[in-house]
Amino acid sequence: MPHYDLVIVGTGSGNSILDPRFADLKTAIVEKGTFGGTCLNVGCIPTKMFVYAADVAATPSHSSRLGVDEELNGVRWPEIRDRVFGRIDPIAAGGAEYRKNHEDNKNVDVYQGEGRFTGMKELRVSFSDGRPDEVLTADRFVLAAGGRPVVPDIPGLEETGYHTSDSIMRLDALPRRITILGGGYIAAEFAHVFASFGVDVTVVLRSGAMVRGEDEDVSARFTELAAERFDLRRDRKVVSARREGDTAVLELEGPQGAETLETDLILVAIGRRPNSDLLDVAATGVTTKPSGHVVVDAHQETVVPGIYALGDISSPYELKHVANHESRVVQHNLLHPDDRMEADHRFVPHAIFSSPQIASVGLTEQDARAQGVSYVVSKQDYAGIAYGWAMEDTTGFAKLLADPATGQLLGAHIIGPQASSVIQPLIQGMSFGVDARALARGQYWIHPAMPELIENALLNLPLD
Ligand SMILES: Cc1cc2nc3c(=O)[nH]c(=O)nc-3n(C[C@H](O)[C@H](O)[C@H](O)COP(=O)(O)OP(=O)(O)OC[C@H]3O[C@@H](n4cnc5c(N)ncnc54)[C@H](O)[C@@H]3O)c2cc1C
Ligand SMILES: NC(=O)c1ccc[n+]([C@@H]2O[C@H](COP(=O)([O-])OP(=O)(O)OC[C@H]3O[C@@H](n4cnc5c(N)ncnc54)[C@H](O)[C@@H]3O)[C@@H](O)[C@H]2O)c1
Repeated sequence: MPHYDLVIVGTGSGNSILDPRFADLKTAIVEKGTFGGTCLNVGCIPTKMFVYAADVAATPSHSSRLGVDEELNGVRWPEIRDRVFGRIDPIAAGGAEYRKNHEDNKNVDVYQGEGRFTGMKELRVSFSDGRPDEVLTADRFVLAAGGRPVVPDIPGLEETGYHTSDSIMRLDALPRRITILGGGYIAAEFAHVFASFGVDVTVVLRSGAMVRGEDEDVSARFTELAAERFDLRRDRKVVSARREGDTAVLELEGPQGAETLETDLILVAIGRRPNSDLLDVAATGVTTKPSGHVVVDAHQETVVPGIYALGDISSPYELKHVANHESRVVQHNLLHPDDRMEADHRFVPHAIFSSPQIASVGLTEQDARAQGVSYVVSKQDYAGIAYGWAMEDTTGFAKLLADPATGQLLGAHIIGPQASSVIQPLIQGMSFGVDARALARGQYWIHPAMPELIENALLNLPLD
């Protein structure tokens, strides 16, 4: 039974922990899937590469408002797909090769198998090629095993067949029609991708709105625009699924009663769950929340001393920049057990790369109301700034919430072009405690650039 100083389970953000500073330790890394994890292989990076191509394919649908008539002559799906994976797959393979064979990693054993705890700090690794299992023990573990898509319990769905974000990007050919179950991040991004490539997109929502986690005004605007582009079936329950030849048939129940929906392909996008159950973290004494997220303290340590967790297995944010931050915290704490640092989750931003884009940080207005905090709101439309005139944007806006007495920003929400970049000065202002007045007037804002949206929104705040 090999014993290690440190074992890491999962090669997403977990893979970035080991560096030359760990050279004196006997270490191992365990990975059951493709090296590099979700973000690199089936998450952030490929989706954004598809979104970029989709943004380009969609320009003819809105260029005529500028007096420019464009036509989309074709979408070569296999080339789009192969451009994405032609770049990503070698990175994953190179990452595995580096850990297995490079001089830098002489002290690292790579186990390409599935880990499952069988006792206190005891991990059994099983291999798909029939090799006998190996049992590893270690003084310290890092749980970085991520999560997986949730699949709803709909009668007939398994037999009908469906995709998740893990498989949808590798399709052989574009379908004529796609139906997406769910209305969150993945639904919003893939609906844009497939609609831009000419696929008829239906989105089935159990509620009345898409991206319901966003500020209420942002969710309402996004839903209104989505309804113009996709067949949005709101307040629907999927009762059953069946296959009729090449067609997948969904029986829905909604406000108008029963309805039948025919489609070519189903994409399930109703959330993800942590892999703590499959890893059986309870067997090593690690506790989880009802959601399945591993419980960690501010140092990212679980209730078992020496076992740390990071990223989607423990973080409710389920975002790569959070997993990366937590990985740096864990790395520091492993290297400096007597001078540990805490993770900073005060102002975690996110973006949804759809069309329009959405970006957000801090409290939504409904959060602020529910928490009973004192706040004022300002809004600035893209249509009211010079760059918005250039783009002829009529639907985007920035919405800010601030403490009326101190001017400290409480939340920022943007829907519109480049929202994911335009929001950065607000994240910075909040993180460094710069109040709205100082942020607006303590620096130049390039004229007539898009961040004038932020400058104006800050100046519009009705502070005391
Ligand atoms: C479609 C999609 C798009 C996304 N887009 C964005 C985005 O634009 N921006 C953003 O910030 N976030 C995005 N995310 C979220 C982001 O991908 C995750 O938050 C991030 O990858 C989590 O990293 P991690 O290291 O915690 O887990 P992962 O990257 O999932 O790594 C976990 C690894 O552990 C392995 N593993 C699991 N169980 C075991 C086991 N028992 N034994 C051995 N190995 C195991 C897995 O195979 C995997 O390789 C997206 C996610 C998806 C699904
Ligand atoms: N741009 C990004 O940062 C990005 C992009 C994609 C994914 N992600 C990450 O991946 C996670 C998963 O994405 P997602 O879109 O699957 O989840 P999500 O939580 O964003 O959205 C899930 C959607 O499914 C609905 N839903 C939940 N259970 C349902 C059920 N039983 N029946 C019908 N609808 C149901 C929810 O109301 C919601 O609309 C996200 O939370 C996010 O953290 C991030």
